Amino acid sequence: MATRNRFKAEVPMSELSQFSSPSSTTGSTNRQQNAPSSPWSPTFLEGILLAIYPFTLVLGSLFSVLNTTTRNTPYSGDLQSHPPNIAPSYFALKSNVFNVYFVKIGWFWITGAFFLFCFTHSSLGPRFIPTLTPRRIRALVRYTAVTAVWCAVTQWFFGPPIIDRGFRLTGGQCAIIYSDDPINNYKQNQMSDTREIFTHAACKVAGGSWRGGHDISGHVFILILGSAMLWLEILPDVLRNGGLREDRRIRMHDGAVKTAAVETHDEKGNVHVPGELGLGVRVALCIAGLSWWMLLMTAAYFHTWLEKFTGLVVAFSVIYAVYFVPRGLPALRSVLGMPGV
Ligand SMILES: CCCCCCCCCCCCCCCC(=O)SCCNC(=O)CCNC(=O)[C@H](O)C(C)(C)COP(=O)(O)O
Ligand SMILES: Nc1ncnc2c1ncn2[C@@H]1O[C@H](COP(=O)(O)O)[C@@H](OP(=O)(O)O)[C@H]1O
Repeated sequence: MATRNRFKAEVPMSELSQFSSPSSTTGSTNRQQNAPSSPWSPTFLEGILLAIYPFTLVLGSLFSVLNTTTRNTPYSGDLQSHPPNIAPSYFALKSNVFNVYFVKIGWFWITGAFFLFCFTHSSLGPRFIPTLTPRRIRALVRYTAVTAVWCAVTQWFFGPPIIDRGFRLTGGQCAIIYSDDPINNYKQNQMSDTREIFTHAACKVAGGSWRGGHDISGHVFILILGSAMLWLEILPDVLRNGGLREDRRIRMHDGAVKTAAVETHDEKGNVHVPGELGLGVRVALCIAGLSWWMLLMTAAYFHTWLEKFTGLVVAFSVIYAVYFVPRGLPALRSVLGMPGV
């Protein structure tokens, strides 16, 4: 096992085609057919990988309509969930353990998995030694770019995060929910002028409800963004499939469009194919798998179709900007690089 972990195979370019076709074993002819001709398009295999996300949202949303128990359980727009006392499933509770300890601190787990992979997988540098190789630096730059957008969308964007700004811009505001207790109501009025509350978090603290606007699903956004980043970082380094490596198209400085093979093979024409999984990849696969499950649960029990759809669109836009746009823009590629290159 230890031998396998240290092994790094070199496969000549001429032999690579047998590993490379996503849908057949007949080598380079089919590989060319499945490869996109434009640097702006994902490969066939990347397309399939990314299609899992909208498919999951549709699956979960259909479940909520077709499952009799879920369909017949009242849904509260104010809570953005089914009332907890009549929740149709454990996973329909906001207090479920995976929500509280996984999604609510989701970027912590994604970050941990990313760093573990980055510093323990031999394709990026010496294992368990924190030296900064060019591949590690480019991976960290991509992580920083994605993290900056995650932060702007969900945490802080020169004030309220983009999700909360979007909610206010579409007519939403914080509405105080009054109870039967007049003293409590008086205190709530004293505590806050709700028109001055611009974030969802502050609204909850003031005992209010975020009402009226379009609330992009933060859960859908973070679960897709984090797990897609892990997939796109890790798979090109551990799978030999050309659909994730050599079949990717890139535009060169002279405008010519070539396959990523021009950057993945060395001066002898060999491609270094990693021969290990390792702890980092295993942990990342667990995090990405759990993210998929929680995405399905969010789709089944929370939010409207439109709010889930906009969460998907925002997450996909970030993924496209960081992982696909550099293929067509050499200057950006020299900063962000490409996974597996
Ligand atoms: C040589 C060996 C090296 C080994 C390297 C291992 C290194 C591990 C390092 C681990 C460091 C982790 C540092 C993480 C820093 C963080 O990101 S902490 C942030 C945690 N916070 C979150 O994740 C918040 C996530 N939540 C949200 O974005 C939103 O709450 C929401 C879920 C999108 C929606 O919120 P609602 O309130 O439900 O609307
Ligand atoms: N899979 C899931 N499990 C539990 N709660 C979820 C969930 N998906 C969304 N929610 C809850 O639904 C609300 C809206 O989520 P979001 O906008 O982040 O997608 C949040 O409630 P709270 O903010 O009251 O915790 C969130 O915790």
